[in-house]
Amino acid sequence: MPPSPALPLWPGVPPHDRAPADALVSRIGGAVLGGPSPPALTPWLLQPSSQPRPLVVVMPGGGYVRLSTVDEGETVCEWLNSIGYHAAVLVYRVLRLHPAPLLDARRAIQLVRQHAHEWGVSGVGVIGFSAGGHLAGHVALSWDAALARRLDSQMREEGDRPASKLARPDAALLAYPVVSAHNTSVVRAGGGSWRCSSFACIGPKAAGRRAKLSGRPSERPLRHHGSIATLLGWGADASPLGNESDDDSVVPSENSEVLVRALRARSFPVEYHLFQGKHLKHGLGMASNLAARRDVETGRWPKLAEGWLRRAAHAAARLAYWSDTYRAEVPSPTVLRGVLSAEEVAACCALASASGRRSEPTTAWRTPPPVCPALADACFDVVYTAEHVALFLHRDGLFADRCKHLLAKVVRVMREGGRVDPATELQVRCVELHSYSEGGALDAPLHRDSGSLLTLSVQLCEAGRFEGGDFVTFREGEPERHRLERGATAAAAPTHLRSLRRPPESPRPALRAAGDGVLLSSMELHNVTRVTRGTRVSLVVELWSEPANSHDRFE
Ligand SMILES: O=C(O)CCC(=O)C(=O)O
Ligand SMILES: [Fe+2]
Repeated sequence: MPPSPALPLWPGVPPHDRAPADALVSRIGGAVLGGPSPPALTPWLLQPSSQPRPLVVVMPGGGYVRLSTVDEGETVCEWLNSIGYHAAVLVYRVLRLHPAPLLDARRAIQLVRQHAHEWGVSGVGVIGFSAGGHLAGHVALSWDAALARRLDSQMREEGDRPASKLARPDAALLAYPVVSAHNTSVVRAGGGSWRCSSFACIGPKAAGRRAKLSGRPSERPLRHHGSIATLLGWGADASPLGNESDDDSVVPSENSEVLVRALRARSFPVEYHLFQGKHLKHGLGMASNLAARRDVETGRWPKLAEGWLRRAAHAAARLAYWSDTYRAEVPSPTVLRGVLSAEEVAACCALASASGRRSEPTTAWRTPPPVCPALADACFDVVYTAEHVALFLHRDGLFADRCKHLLAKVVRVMREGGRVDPATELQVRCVELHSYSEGGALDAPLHRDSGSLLTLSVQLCEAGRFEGGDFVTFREGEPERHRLERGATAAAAPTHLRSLRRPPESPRPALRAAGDGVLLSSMELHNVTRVTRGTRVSLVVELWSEPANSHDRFE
């Protein structure tokens, strides 16, 4: 689609619009390039379709003195449209001191999120080239920079709607990015015998992860906290870029390598490709010039990027609902062994029996359907189907009252497993006991625990009490069964995390009691497969950022 009219980013004068001193401008060559254009976003939207799609904000390069808006802007949008994504070119401020461009990038993402419904946008990615790669990395890794937050909150007070939107992208693709602002060669004019081009893709779980700034940014030189490398915790004097004085290179691929090493060291999901070929040069863009196209190796990058974007978009869709208040790494669904001891399992079951509840018409159904004879003895508040019922143990503070220590332990385990930032307040939304008799299942393709942040499902059944009834999550659309070993003994099962996705290290001994759990982001789609024999009982705990709940799950 041809582009829509450009949207100005700011209602009036942009914040932090300070230009560098003339001496610096002439040194970096800006004087001959004229003043910067006002910051704006030009959307390239696909025809509205029934399915919302991700939008990728394109950040052209140009050494922060100019913008390569055709080769690293419009052409990229055309390509993104051709592979099924909305796109938008960002004109960010150049010849302006940090953090002006960063604020522009944040604002662009907020504007996209503000128009998400109208434009049919499901998530926001960024792709940046060279200096634009620096900016894309910066906005992905420093989204909660104190300054930006302060500006957002000021603007929110003034009733500015975009400022209330999340400013971090869901994923970032950096093409031959500048990583260190220490590197003075980044502002030198290019040319020479450039032979490499590098690409780093930061996955949706990394984008937005809180970057660690060491020391107060205000006390540091501008170029220091303008470095992505610094955001990842390097000190000013320990710039990891080695050979920066190579006259032939504009942005050495070492920039990407350094970034990728740092991201990997911190377990960020990241993919990296380094291309080498005789037609490669800095500013490759879509590799659409003839010489580059003849270079088979180079021409592969858009295909690789397409595959990565598809994977990132899928993962981002699952995270799209995550609240800004949850500042933690979202865990993959993870099996926690022996969350509850045999005694604790028994305590939960005893509390459930003592509660003696039966479904009340105010819950899921006005008139609850009949319950199958196999569940005749079960206590419940909700009847989902004749073979699946649930009891609210959190109701009226029952569980918090009677099982105080147990609840505190479960919350601690969930926070640790979910790597929740200690400053983030989370409360218990529900503690539910679910019973599934033969034929019972949670079979709802779009089921997720909307509104909650972390969900834990602990198995309360002893070995051999049932078959089927696996807890299932989905990876790239494929169901993944979490085979909880039916009953780890309390003694044999250390409370350590073990991701299901790793192959089992060794066969486990025969186990007797119960208490293994699956911890997941509540926005992760999940189901329970049909129980084929016996009764499955689980304890489901959800944490959210609202006050602790002592009512129904459905109010
Ligand atoms: O029974 C379970 O393990 C899961 C139940 C569940 O996902 C829910 O009630 O939202
Ligand atoms: Fe659920």
